[in-house]
Amino acid sequence: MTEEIKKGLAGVVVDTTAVSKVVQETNSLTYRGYPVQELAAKRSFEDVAYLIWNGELPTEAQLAEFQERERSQREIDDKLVDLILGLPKDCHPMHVVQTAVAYLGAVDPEADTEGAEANLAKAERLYAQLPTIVAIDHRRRHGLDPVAPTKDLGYAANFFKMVFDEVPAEEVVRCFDVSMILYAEHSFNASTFTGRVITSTTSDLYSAVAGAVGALKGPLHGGANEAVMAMLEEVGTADRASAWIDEALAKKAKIMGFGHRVYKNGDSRVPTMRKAFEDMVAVKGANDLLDLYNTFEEEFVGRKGIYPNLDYPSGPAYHLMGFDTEQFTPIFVMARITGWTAHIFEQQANNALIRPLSAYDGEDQREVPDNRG
Ligand SMILES: CC(=O)SCCNC(=O)CCNC(=O)[C@H](O)C(C)(C)COP(=O)(O)OP(=O)(O)OC[C@H]1O[C@@H](n2cnc3c(N)ncnc32)[C@H](O)[C@@H]1OP(=O)(O)O
Ligand SMILES: O=C([O-])CC(=O)C(=O)O
Repeated sequence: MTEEIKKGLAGVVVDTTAVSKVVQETNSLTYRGYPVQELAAKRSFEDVAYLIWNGELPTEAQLAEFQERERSQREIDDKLVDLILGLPKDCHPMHVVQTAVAYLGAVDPEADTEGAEANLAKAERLYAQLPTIVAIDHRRRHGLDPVAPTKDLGYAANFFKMVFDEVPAEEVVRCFDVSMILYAEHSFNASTFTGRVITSTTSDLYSAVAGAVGALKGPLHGGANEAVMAMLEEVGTADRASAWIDEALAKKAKIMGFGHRVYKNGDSRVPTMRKAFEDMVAVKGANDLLDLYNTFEEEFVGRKGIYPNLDYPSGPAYHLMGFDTEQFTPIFVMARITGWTAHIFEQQANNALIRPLSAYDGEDQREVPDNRG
């Protein structure tokens, strides 16, 4: 029998979802029906998190209640702080995040409790606590003590405060918030699908999220925002971009931050994130980096006709915000926890075990020899 192999599940429609719609033909993206660019222009990440989980934008009162729940759950327990502080200083921050998520599952007596309400509570707690985890990890890598969360600051401002012990200018906080909105959700991407596969076995939400973190770490997926910055730093200056690209392409290297499985004519989120990056350039006076960014893009698109994805502008934007390069993908986790868990809820509500088939191309059946020889 010859089966048609759909390598990488490319083009395969696996299930339905009401969380977001990625339209290949028009390069557009909506969350629960709202265009992501409009959400980025008019709303905060907190509004968008609420929308992704509840299907509708919050009223003032609903938002206030939601924010209060997030603010009151930011603290993590001392044992988790000690666990993070005890990890090797040079381990990847995504391993720290994954370890912390697994820990939170281990200590939650409700980890295996089923039901929409119990699972939404777990998701909201992860959303509230991931920034604290990422910030403590940043500070320990710099030999600094943790900064406790501040209840009277919004989500984004509090994160900056916990990382840098100060809140930057409003424009910087806003650029960060925009990036969180754009990173929040993207249909059946590899990490979300990983979360859905794990959920399909009726495993718990923490296990699904820990698996999704692992999938996001890879440079072909979320790890690309980190890889973009490393690449731009290696290229160094705009005048070196052309030769660098030629050399990389001659080695058949993938150029980080370009290309996408779904969008073939440009990622719907890039114009908005590019604008946020330009705003950061204006704040920091980093025109050399903008010059390199533009030249590199022009040279690469000119050669290959492959366009930037969201990780191309977000990497250098996070750099200008002052974050360590290795911290970029954990920041992606802080946003994507909303989308992942919304998909986990959908999978739980209408489950079928995800278990595809394979076409065997190994040895024909043979007899086990009597001796080792
Ligand atoms: C938030 C996100 O996760 S967005 C994605 C972030 N990832 C990256 O930026 C990593 C770099 N990009 C890539 O590796 C790819 O574009 C992917 C993995 C994102 C998408 O890959 P696919 O849909 O499988 O596309 P595929 O790999 O089949 O590419 C088609 C062709 O374009 C080429 N191509 C695609 N992206 C790139 C790239 N970034 N650099 C060089 N060539 C590329 C491939 O080599 C392939 O060429 P070929 O037909 O001559 O073999
Ligand atoms: O959709 C994808 O394959 C990757 C992506 O852009 C995302 O997860 O945001």
